[in-house]
Amino acid sequence: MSGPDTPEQAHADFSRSLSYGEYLRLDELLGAHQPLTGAHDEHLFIAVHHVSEVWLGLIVRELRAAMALLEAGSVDGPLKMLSRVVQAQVQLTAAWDVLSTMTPTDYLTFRGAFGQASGFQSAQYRTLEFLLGNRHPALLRPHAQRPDVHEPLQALMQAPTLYDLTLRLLAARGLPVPPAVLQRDVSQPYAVDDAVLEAWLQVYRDPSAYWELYELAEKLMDVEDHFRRWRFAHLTTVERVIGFKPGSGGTSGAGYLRRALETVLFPELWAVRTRL
Ligand code: HEM
Ligand SMILES: N[C@@H](CC(=O)c1ccccc1NC=O)C(=O)O
Repeated sequence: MSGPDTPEQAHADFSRSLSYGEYLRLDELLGAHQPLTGAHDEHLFIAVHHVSEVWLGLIVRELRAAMALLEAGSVDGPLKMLSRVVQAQVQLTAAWDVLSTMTPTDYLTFRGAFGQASGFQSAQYRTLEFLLGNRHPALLRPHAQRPDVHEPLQALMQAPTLYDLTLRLLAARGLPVPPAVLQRDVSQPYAVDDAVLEAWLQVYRDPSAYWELYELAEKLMDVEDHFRRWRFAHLTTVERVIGFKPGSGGTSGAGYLRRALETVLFPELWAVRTRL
C-alpha cells in the first residue's frame, strides 16, 4: 500500500543504496565545470562543450555497436542504433542556438584564457569522423603526446568505416560490388566507384526487392545530412563570434571549417539521386 502523495514519503536514507547523485557521479561530472576567468559567458561556453562531448560519447558508442552488428550481417539493430545517433546529432546541432547568444564582445572576455585549446583536439569528435570515414593522418597530430588517445585513433584508421561495412553487406546480399572496393586500403579516403553507384541504383530502382538495404542507405543519408548541419551551424557560429580570425587550434579558422563542408562521406548515395 502506498502512502499519501507527499515528499515526506520519499526515500531519505541512502546508507544502504545509491542516491541519484551517487549513481550519476554528479560531483565528478559537475566538478569538471571550472572556468579560468570570472567572465559570465565562460560558464555558457564550458557547459555547451561538456554537453556536446556527452552527446558525442553516446553517438560513438551507438555507432560502434551498429558497425559491429552490420559486420555480423544484421540490419535491424543497426537501423535502430543509427536512428538514435541521428536524434543525438539533432541535440548536438541545437546546442549552437544556445551558444549563439554569446556576442563577439562576450567571447573576447575569456578567449585569451584557454591558449591553443580548440575543438580540433576533440578525441571523441575525431573518433566519430574516423568511424564515418573522414580520415587523414594529420588529424592525429594533436594527440601525439597522448598514447592513450593516439593509439586507438591510429587503430581506427586501419579498420573499415561505416560505409565499408555497408558495401560489404551489399556484396553479401548479392549486389555487384567490385572486389577492389571490398579489399581497398581502408586507411585511405574512399574513392568514388562507378560500379558501386550501379549497385545502389539497383537498390533504389526496386526498393521493395532490397528493402533493408534501402532503409540502411537512407539512414546513412540521415547521418551525413545531420553531420553537415552540425558543421554548417559551427561555421556560422564561428563567423558570427570570431569572424575570420585564425583559430586557436592553429588553422585559418572559418576558411578551414568552410573547406570541411565539402567533405562527402557516402558519395554514391548522393550521386544515385541524379541518376534516378
Ligand atoms: C564560440 C564558439 C566556437 C568557436 C569560435 C569555435 C571555433 C573553431 C575554429 C576556428 C576551429 C578550427 C580549428 C582551430 O581552432 O584552428 C574549430 C574547430 C572545431 N570545433 Fe569549434 N568553435 C566553437 C565552439 C565549438 C563547440 C561548442 C564545439 C563542440 C564540441 C566545437 C567543436 C569543434 C570541433 C570538433 C572542431 C574540429 C572540426 C574539424 O576538424 O573539422 N567548437 N572551432
Ligand atoms: N577554436 C576556438 C576556440 C574554441 O572554440 C575552443 C576552445 C577551447 C575548448 C573548446 C573550443 N571549442 C571549439 O573549437 C577559437 O579559435 O576561438
